[in-house]
This record gives sequence, C-alpha cells and structure tokens, in this order.
Amino acid sequence: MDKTEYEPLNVNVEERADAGTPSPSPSRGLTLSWHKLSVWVKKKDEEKSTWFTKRTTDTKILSKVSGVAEPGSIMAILGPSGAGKTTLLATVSQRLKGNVKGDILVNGKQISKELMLKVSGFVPQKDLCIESLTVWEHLQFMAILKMDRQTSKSSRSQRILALVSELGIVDCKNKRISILSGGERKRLSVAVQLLTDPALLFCDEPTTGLDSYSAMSVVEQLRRLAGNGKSIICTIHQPASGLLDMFDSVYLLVAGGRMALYTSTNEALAYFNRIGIVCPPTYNLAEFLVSQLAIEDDPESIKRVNNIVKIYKKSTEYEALQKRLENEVINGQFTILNDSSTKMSDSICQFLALLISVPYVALEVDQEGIQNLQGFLYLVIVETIFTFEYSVTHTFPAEIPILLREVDNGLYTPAAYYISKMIALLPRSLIEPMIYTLLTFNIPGLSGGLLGYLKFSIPVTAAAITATAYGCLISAYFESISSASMISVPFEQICLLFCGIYMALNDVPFHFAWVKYISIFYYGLEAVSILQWTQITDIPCSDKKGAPCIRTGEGVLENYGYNKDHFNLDMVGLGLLYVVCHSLGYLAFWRRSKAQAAY
Ligand SMILES: Nc1ncnc2c1ncn2[C@@H]1O[C@H](COP(=O)(O)OP(=O)(O)OP(=O)(O)O)[C@@H](O)[C@H]1O
Repeated sequence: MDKTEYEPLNVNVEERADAGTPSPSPSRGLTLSWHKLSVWVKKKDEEKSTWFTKRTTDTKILSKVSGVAEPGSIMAILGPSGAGKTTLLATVSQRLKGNVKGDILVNGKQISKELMLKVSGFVPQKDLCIESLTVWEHLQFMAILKMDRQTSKSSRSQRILALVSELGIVDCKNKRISILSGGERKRLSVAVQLLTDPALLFCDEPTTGLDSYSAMSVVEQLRRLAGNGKSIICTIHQPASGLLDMFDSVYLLVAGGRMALYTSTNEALAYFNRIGIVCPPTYNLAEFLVSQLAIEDDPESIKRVNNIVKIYKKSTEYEALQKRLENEVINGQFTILNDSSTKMSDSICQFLALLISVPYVALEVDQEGIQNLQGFLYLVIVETIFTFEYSVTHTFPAEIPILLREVDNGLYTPAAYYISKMIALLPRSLIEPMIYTLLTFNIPGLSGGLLGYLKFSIPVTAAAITATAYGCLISAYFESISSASMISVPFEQICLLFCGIYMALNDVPFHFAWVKYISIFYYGLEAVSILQWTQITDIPCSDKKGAPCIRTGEGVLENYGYNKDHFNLDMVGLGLLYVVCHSLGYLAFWRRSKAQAAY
C-alpha cells in the first residue's frame, strides 16, 4: 500500500524511551487473544478538502476479526496487499493510533498499552538505525535504552552476545550496519526487540526483500524462539515455496480487513479442498491462497472472496476459535468474580451494623448499663475486624493461582501486585467503617454528637484497615481457607481473651501480659472505650444494697484494665500491626511466587 498519503502508523517502537523495562527474565508463555476487533482510521477526503482545509472520513480497515496466539507457536498472517495485515499486527500489539473497537486480552485479561509495550517486541518492516554504527554498538545503544537501568554493563554485553549467537549474526558484530545483507539486518532488528526478552513478538514482514534461503533461515530463527515459549506473530508477503510450512498457524485476511481463515498450517490445504478451492499440486500453497483471496476488478473475484468469508463464518474452524476465545475470557474472570463477592460483603457489613445496634437502642448508662455499653463496644470492634479480615481471606486464595501465573509470566512483579492490592483495599476499608459507625454510633445513642461520631470512626476504621492487612497475611501464607482457619481461629481466640472483656487486663498473669500487644481487638476496644467512657463523668449508683458502684467513666476504664491516656498508643499499635502483617504477608506471597510453578 501507499502509506504516504496517510497519517503514519505509530509502529516504530525503537523510538520509545523504554529504559524502565525489566531486565531479561525467562519469558514463560503469554496467550494473546483478540475478540471482534474493528479498526477505523481517518482518511483524507480529497473531494471535500481544499487547499487550506483538510476534511477526513472514517474508513474501516479491520472488520470484527478474532484470533489467538499461543505461547510456543508462530503464526503467519497472510493476505493480499492492502488486506490489513500490518494494521492487524499493529492493533493487537497496541501500537496503532486509530479508533479500535473490540478486546485485546493477554491471558484472558485486558492489559494496558504500557504493559503491552513491556511484554512484547515489535520488529518493524523497515528498521531505522544509524548506519555508521557497528552491530555491537547499535545493540549496546539499544540495550541502554531498553533494558533496566539497574542492569550492569557486563550483563548487557552478555545478553547481546547471547542474542547475536542465537540469531546467527555473531560474525557480523563488528560490521557496520550499512554493509549488512537484508537477512542480517532483519536478524539485527529481531535481536534489538529480544533484548528485554519479551514473551510476545510481532514481526511485520520479516521475510520481505530476502531471497528464499535468507527468508527460510530468519523464520527458522523465529521458530526456535517460539520453541522457548514465546508467542510470535508475523505478517508475510509473498512467502517462498515451503516457507508457510514453517509456521504453526495461518491467519488469512481479505480486503476490508475481513477474516477468511484461522487454522493450523497443515489443515489449511484440507480446508480449502473441502470448500472446493483446490490448489494444484505443483503450486506454492501460500501464493495460491493469496491469489484466491485477492479482489481484482472483475465481479467474479468479489463474489468468490465474499463467499470464502461467508463459508468461514459457518465452519467448524470458526466455531473452534470462538470456543477457544470464550475459554480465554473465562480464565480471565476470576478477579471480576471476586469483586462481586466484595460488594456482597459490603452489604453484609451494613446489615451487621443494624443487627448489633438495634438491641441497644436508647442505651442508658447506669450501673447495669456499664456492661451493656462495654459489651456493645466490644461487638462493634469484633464485628468490624472479622468482617474485614474474612472479606480478604475468602477472596485471596481464589485469586492467587492466576496472580502467580501472571507474576510468573512477568506481567508484573510480586511487589507491584501486592502494593496495588494494598492500595485497592484502602478505599473500601475507609468508607465502609464510616457508614458502619454512623449506624452503630447513632442507633444506641452514644455520647459525643457529630464530633464524637467522627472521633469514634477513627479507631473503627483503623481496626478495619489492620484487619484487612491481617487477612492478607493469612491468605498469602495459607493455600486454602480451611488450613488458614486451623491456625487463625485459635490465634484469634487467644487475642480475644486478652482484649479486656473476658478478663480484666489488670488480672492477666504476668507471662501473658504481652499477648494484648499483638491483638487488634485489644487496641480497637481500648480506643473506642476511652472515647466513650472519658465523656461519662457521673454514673448513678444502684438502689440495691451492697451493689458495687463505679461513679465515673474513668473508673470503668480502670476496672477493665484500660488506660485513659492510651488512645494515641492504641492507634500506633494498630499502625504497627498493619505494617507487620503486610510485610509478613508480602514475604509469604513472594515466597509462594518463587516456589510455586504457575503452569
Ligand atoms: N493510517 C492510515 N490511514 C488511512 N488508511 C490506512 C492507514 N493505514 C492503513 N490504511 C489502509 O488500510 C488498508 C490496510 O493497510 P495495511 O497496511 O494494514 O495492509 P497490508 O495488508 O499490510 O498491506 P501490504 O501487504 O501491502 O503491506 C489499506 O487499504 C491502507 O490503505
């Protein structure tokens, strides 16, 4: 095609500043799938444009195309000139500037353009480089730009040496680029893209302009790379005889960016025989296919191509592709399902607030009421902690296998995942307790007014946030919820025992005195108790003769073994537990991400 009259496709990945790309890691498979992709570009409308005004119209160049590129395989996109091969390659690799509709998924999940750039390499049809540099200098220069800044000079050189050897251009390493042959240049372009060891490799016409021997040997190298677990997609223009056989699958496009076939290479011939298009034995299959898919000026060829597209849509090959795509989407849905379970626990939280508050409506603080108020405060804290802890422990184990697979695939690091999980949990742990406290503070009529409510929500929120950290620790450490409960339930019972409600803290034997310091329940309960009881200065004594009488809220606090000046220390205690739980949780997760094979 003549691209000069259009906005250029933005496929020159050489130019991006990619210094933050992780250093080479063994790339394990990533499955790339695209679902009903359509692409429109703006084309200059010559008739409506004038000398100083440019009018454009939207032109569709890909029409609802789908496909899957599997790890360890190499796919050839074939089709007549202008069918949309380069556009498809640029679209699925997220390097196209244009209006794109449809989904591009990696391991069943949508990924951002930034991530796609990190996990993939794009070998453009014409690579731009400084011709006066030697191969070695060019690779060194690109390595500085593309590889992680932490990578030492010797590691970069080792990587380059391994690549030039792998791609068979070790003898050219001191040659100037200007004197390289077409095949050697192509391999150099591939080497540049492989510096960061991407799991997905897109090659735009890697064989164009090469003689058949060089074309074969370039594809042979690509095949070898696919053998290491990469998913490779190439557009191919006029493949030489036998070249197509080196690809695992063929993807045929026809004018208008429509799909004509996607199947394994060795089944393509049988498919066309089946639909009545028989390739003569002496013909080059690829050339024959392209000739059958090309639209000439005659209506016959238009009818033939439209027919091929129509037949494919009804074929078992198309049905198999749809099934394969559905599976990809299902695999990627685990985390979405977990989001819905989080929403459910949100409403449970509000329901619990009502449930525990209603029996305490118009709570009176007299001698009998002391136990009622303290019991209520205990319920508020315990329910908050359990709700937030279990909302995390129940969702994490389901996510972990997929997360580990993606971490293993290099989509993100364990630290990036863990930190984003921590951040993602925060909004809910901040907003939910505020609503929860609104109900639990107002229904029984706790003291303090608006300011009191705001203050009361601080320890409740802090306890909720710490409980999610504790939940993360438990679920990162244990592989199943049942084994997590075997340890967490007794541990929590012990923590509850020393929170001050079952046993006055002043009476706790010396050797158990430390337990309260690892108890979220203790810090939370002491903090809310301080807020409530320090406001109560006069508690009427009972009329019953000989009944004990505690006259002030401070007296109540002393009775339970709480210290009225410890509010800030309780907050610090919760903060420390948050940090410790997340640090241990991250360590456990990191250990699992190293030890457990994701595939
Ligand atoms: N940026 C653009 N603006 C307008 N039209 C475009 C643009 N890019 C591609 N096209 C049009 O989309 C169609 C597909 O182009 P594409 O380059 O993807 O085809 P191709 O199959 O790779 O062709 P070839 O084998 O000749 O390189 C062509 O008709 C082309 O004119």
